[in-house]
Amino acid sequence: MTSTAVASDSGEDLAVVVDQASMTYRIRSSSEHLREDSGRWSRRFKRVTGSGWATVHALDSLSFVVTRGESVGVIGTNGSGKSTLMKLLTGKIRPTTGEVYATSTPVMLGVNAALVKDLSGRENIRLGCLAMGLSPQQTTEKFEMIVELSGLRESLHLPLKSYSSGMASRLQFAIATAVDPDILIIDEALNTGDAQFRSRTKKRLDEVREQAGCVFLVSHSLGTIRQMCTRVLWIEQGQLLADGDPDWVTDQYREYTEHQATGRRRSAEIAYQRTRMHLDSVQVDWVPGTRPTRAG
Ligand SMILES: Nc1ncnc2c1ncn2[C@@H]1O[C@H](COP(=O)(O)OP(=O)(O)OP(=O)(O)O)[C@@H](O)[C@H]1O
Repeated sequence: MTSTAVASDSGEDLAVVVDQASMTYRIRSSSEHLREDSGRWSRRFKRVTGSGWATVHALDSLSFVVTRGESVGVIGTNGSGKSTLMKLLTGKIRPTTGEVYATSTPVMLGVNAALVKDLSGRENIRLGCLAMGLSPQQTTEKFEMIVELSGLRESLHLPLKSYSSGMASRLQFAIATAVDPDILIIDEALNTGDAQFRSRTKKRLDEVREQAGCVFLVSHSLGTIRQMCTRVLWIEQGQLLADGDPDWVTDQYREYTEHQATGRRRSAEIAYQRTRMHLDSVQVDWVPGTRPTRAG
C-alpha cells in the first residue's frame, strides 16, 4: 500500500475532501439489528456494558479527494456505510472524528424536491423548482428541460397520485437536476428508470459535470455505475476498500459478492484482501489558506 499526500495548491479543482472521517451511531443494544449481526460484522458493533446502549461503527477513517469534473460511483453491500457517507457529504450529520470539506453545499437528489400527490406533474415541476430556490423566470426557463428529461410529456396534466413509482422517481430526478448543483448526490434514484431514461440521465449528468461540478452516484446496479461514472469508491464494512477505475472496481466487487452469495467465505475473503492491497492510502495535507468549507 502506498501513501499519497494531497496538497490543495490547485484549490479551485477540489470539490470534496474527506479526511479520516469516522461515524459511530449509538443504538439500543437490545435492537434486532444487533442480534442478527454476527461474525465479521459484529466487529462493528460494541455493547456499552451496563448502559443498554451499543455503538455501531458505520464508517471507519475514510479518506479521499474528489475534484471537479468527476462522476463518482459508490458501491458496497447492504449496511456497508454508503448512505452514511452521503449524509456526511451533505452535512446532514457530522463525523464522529475526522473532517469532511466541500467547496459548495452538495445537493442530495430527492431531499430537495418533495412531490405533492394531488397536484399535476406540471404543477409539481413549478412548485419543486420554486421550492429549490429558482425564481419564477428561471422555473419557466428550466421547464422544457425538466419535461424532456422526465419523458413524461404525455402525463403532465395528470395528478401525481396516478403516476407509477418509477414515473414519480423520474419526475423527481428531473426536477432535482434543474438547480445545476455544483455537487450532486444521487442515492439509488436511477434504478427505476428504463433504458431511454438512463440514456437521457447520462446526458444530463455529463452536462452537470461539464459545468465544473461533480456527481456522486450510490447504486447497487453495477451496469448503471459503469455507464455513468468515471471513478468508483467501494465501501465495505465501513471501510474504503477500493477507489479507482469503474471496470476494475466493479469486477472485484462482483467476484466478492458472488462468493458471498454462494457461501464461499474463504474465496470472498481472498477477493476482499486482494482488492484492499490495491488501495492507495490518502493523506490530506493542506497548503495554508486553501482549505475549503467544512460540510455542515
Ligand atoms: N441512524 C442510525 N442509527 C443507528 N445505526 C445506523 C443509523 N443509520 C445507519 N446505521 C447503521 O450504520 C451502518 C451503515 O448504514 P448505511 O445506511 O450507511 O449503509 P448503506 O451502505 O447505505 O446500506 P444499504 O445499501 O442497505 O442502503 C449499518 O450497520 C446501519 O444499520
